[in-house]
Amino acid sequence: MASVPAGNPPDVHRPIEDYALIGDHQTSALVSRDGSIDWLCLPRFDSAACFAALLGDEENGHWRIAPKGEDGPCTRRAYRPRSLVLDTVWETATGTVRVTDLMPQRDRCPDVVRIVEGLDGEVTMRSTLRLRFDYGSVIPWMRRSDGHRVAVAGPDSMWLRSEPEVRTWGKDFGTHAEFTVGKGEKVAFVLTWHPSHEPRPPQCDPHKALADSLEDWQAWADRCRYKGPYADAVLRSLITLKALTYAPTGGIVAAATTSLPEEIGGVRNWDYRYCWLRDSTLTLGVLLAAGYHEEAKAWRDWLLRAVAGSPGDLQIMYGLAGERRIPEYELPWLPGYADSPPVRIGNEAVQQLQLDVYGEVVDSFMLARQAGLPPKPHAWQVQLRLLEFLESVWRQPDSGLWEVRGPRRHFVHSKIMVWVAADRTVRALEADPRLRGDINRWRAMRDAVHREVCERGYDPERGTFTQSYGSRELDAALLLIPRVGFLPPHDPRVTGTIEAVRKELAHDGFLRRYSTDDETNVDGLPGGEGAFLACSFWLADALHLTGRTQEARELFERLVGLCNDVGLLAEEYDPVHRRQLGNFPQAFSHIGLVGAAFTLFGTEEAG
Ligand SMILES: OC[C@H]1O[C@H](O[C@H]2O[C@H](CO)[C@@H](O)[C@H](O)[C@H]2O)[C@H](O)[C@@H](O)[C@@H]1O
Repeated sequence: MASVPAGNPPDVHRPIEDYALIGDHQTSALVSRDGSIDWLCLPRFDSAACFAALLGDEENGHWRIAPKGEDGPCTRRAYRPRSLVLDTVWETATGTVRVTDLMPQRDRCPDVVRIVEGLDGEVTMRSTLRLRFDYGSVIPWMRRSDGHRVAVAGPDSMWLRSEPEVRTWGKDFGTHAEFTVGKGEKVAFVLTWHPSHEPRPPQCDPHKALADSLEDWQAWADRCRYKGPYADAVLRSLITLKALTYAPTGGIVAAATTSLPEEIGGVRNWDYRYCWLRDSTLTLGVLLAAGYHEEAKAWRDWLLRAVAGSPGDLQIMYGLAGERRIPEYELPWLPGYADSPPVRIGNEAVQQLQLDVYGEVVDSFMLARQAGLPPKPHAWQVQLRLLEFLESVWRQPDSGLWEVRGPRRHFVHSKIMVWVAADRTVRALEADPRLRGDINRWRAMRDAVHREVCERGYDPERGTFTQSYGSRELDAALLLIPRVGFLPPHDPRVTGTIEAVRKELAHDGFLRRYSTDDETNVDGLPGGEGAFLACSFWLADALHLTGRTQEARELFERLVGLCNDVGLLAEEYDPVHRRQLGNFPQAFSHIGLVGAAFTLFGTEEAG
């Protein structure tokens, strides 16, 4: 099996699963088990990073607070219940200390708050801050102002503020501090970004910020409607999806990072800090299922703004505010996570034709209507324009949902999602006589697509749908056939496909999305990748829908077991080295977890 990573990965970076996420609904940071913030982009998710050690080393920017002399990981860590506030605890020879990390809800400027508290005995702590703007490449000038530290370089400025008794000093292009905390004593740091041409940012009260943040998150978590088994894992996934949402516009990023590799040492490293229509519509589905209508409405409105214009100009992804240009380029000065270059910014897939996206968007309009979101008068007009465009292009090959960089093909999943777009339009017209549209036209399109897929996308000899017309390759996305209603779950063509996909793409029970073997090279990329977590959740889903409930539950449990200690999942998993791979945390994986939980347990135990 060529595509599962082989050999020993170089052990130069902290494992991806060593990180926890904090964020302020506009950007986020990754905090390692040893107390170091190694990734932070400011002021937005897709801005340049000021801490990029994740993709290089400490000289590319990081901020570590930990007991002096302790180089290793903490003793334990956890999020405060139902929140995105992280506690990291060290038990040392002299005492126990906790560092609480958060990014408060943004007022004017983004802040990172770190509160150190002595829990027992006395512990001497060390803070080492290395600010490097523009993805780890620019060392700012540092100066003192009223006892605080100010960093400036080009458009960026940062203020480091702490209690007056904490002495900071500069050395080797870093800002250092050392202090001792006894039981019950607290020392707080606040790092604030602001545009360098603007006046100094307001000072945030770290202790109030902590209390407010806990209250906000817990109030949000209380609205969760899921009450079934694995409720903690489901809630953590929903919190993560909320944290990946850019509050000012409602856009949802696919992940918090760029270029975490899908194979250690490989080149499958992509920038996920943008809004994919596919990933976001699927997020909308699980948010609605869990009762989060406000977020779903914000995203639906974002979508309607983003897609405005000619339907032929619809993109498969946009920037956080709906920006259309996301040029892809590499950062040669960063060696990449565990020496996996290149580090890429932007994403060339923005220019691809991916037919499935139309189906996902139209399906999300239906979900929104069914959930009773206040209707947007022009949403139906947008839907009809999209359908008209799709009618003119659906017979063309495309790049598929996996965004292959090889030649376009007639991907079966793409055509199935074209069927979804036509089907949902027919169903809307049937259900609501106030909607205007040519129902016969969309019925004819729906039936034509169905016929063609069943004729050209199904291999009767092997009893399975195939990845593309006439191909022998399979694709885990075919598992979605019963979920979207293209065929009923017990149709032999569906059960045959599930079996075939499982046989060919399973590794250690988890699923690869397709084969990356050299002979086929469908995606046009060298090397392989790990098991794709969203697809593995789809397998649990498909097993359940076809009546194999026990197997579905066992697989779901194993998948939940892959979450790191704070409940987070990357895009992929390497079953050989038992580690997470790819961008982190990834919405797709968490959508898979929540979606499968609703499918497996929603009707019986969920509230
Ligand atoms: O495999 C090549 C492609 O990989 C990335 O796409 C993947 O991530 C997207 C965001 O989560 C997801 O929507 C897509 O289905 C995945 O295949 C990458 O972003 C692409 O540029 C790349 O061609």
